[in-house]
Amino acid sequence: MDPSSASSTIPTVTQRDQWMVESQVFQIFQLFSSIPQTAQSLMLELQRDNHITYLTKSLSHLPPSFSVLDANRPWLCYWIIHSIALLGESLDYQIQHNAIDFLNRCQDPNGGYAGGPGQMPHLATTYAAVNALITLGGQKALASINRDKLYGFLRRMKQPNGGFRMHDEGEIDARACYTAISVASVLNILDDELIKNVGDYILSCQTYEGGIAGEPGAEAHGGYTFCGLAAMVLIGEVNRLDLPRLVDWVVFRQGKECGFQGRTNKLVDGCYSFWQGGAVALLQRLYSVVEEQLAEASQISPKSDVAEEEQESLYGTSRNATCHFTHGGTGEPGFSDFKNIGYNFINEWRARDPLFHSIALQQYILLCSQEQEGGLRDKPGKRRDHYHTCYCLSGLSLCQYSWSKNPDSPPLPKVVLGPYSNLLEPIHPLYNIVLERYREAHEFFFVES
Ligand SMILES: CC(C)=CCC/C(C)=C/CC/C(C)=C/COP(=O)(O)OP(=O)(O)O
Ligand SMILES: [Zn+2]
Repeated sequence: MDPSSASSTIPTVTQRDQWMVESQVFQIFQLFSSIPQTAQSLMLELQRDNHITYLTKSLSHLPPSFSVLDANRPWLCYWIIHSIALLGESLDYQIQHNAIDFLNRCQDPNGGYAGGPGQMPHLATTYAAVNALITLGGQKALASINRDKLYGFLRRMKQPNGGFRMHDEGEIDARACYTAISVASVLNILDDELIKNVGDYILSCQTYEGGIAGEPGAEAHGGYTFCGLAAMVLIGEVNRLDLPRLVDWVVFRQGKECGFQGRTNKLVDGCYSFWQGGAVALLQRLYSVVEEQLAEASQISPKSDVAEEEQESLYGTSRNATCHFTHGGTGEPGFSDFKNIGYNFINEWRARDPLFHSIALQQYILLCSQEQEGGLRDKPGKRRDHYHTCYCLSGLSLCQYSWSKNPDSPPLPKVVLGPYSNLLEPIHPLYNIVLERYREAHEFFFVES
């Protein structure tokens, strides 16, 4: 699926499709369990060098302007540059220079980034370009982002119902809310005007299943669930969602193939290692709010040992619907500083045990999604691509750090499947940016400017 074009099709998965995928995956697992341990270690090895070769080759040959991928080039930049950063590799100076220059040519004179030079600015490619530039890092890349104009573009996309349009006259959905709020948050241009009624819009997308849909009345989907949940965290209104129901929906999307599916009755796919895995990673850190909601529902006092005040400052409180941290509900200015939510979220790491099977997911990614020659894919039988490489690696990183209580302490070897050399760089789960690059950008946009 392509995140820049977003209509949800009616599920067409048959029992036969499901059996085919299951049997392919189980054959791989069976082969794996029948071979000696040394051969198993080889099968579980992350083919780091081959992934780097696949990715760097593609970056130096971005599709020319007539290509069908024309409107996707900032995405390609992000998927590739982020994957390389996850793998702990740095880019050649000339390639970095070319990428900054290309993204700058995609920047619209009135703000935002388009899919290619001279095209119409779009929220999805704006998110991709901003994340790519932050990942490239350094003064030249960060200073190339025209934040004043970008703010104007975000305001132009803002809708009275609280949502955002993807582009002028474009669709309004949960993806647009996330991409707008994510870039505003990371660039320190988030304000009450942008936040206004976003929470109401996203709340109206949470479905009876518990997951979040692209728009009100549609089907819950992993991609939109990540977007809706992350946006709600970033605006300080996550407590307004029905979190226990959300946890319930997302954890049941991890199937017997060990990977995640995007929605009920659909096939497992490596990219949901991030979209669903990311949502579970966020929920893991929000668990005290989940417990609070559960306790409220059953009138039992919460089990959480986290100080109540600390919780309120980050996530609001679920005890009243228009709590002091809820923007848009009361119209009162928030007491808490929503601008620092992204930063505090990562620093106040108090992880519970993961809410999903992180070793099983690593097994799916390494054995079923990984191509030995480099690149990662949706599932066995599919071809590698940059989108799946990016989101499989992002999901793998989330798994590896899912047991860590502290973002700066390396994971124990037993939670990293395969050799310890498989370890990737940690990411900021709200933005999907490598943590170290996020920190540099935070310093640049919050401290220095
Ligand atoms: C930041 C950003 C732009 C996020 C995008 C989020 C995202 C992945 C949304 C999903 C969109 C969608 C309609 C998928 C269904 O595809 P499908 O029917 O091909 O796949 P499925 O069978 O797995 O549901
Ligand atoms: Zn996919």
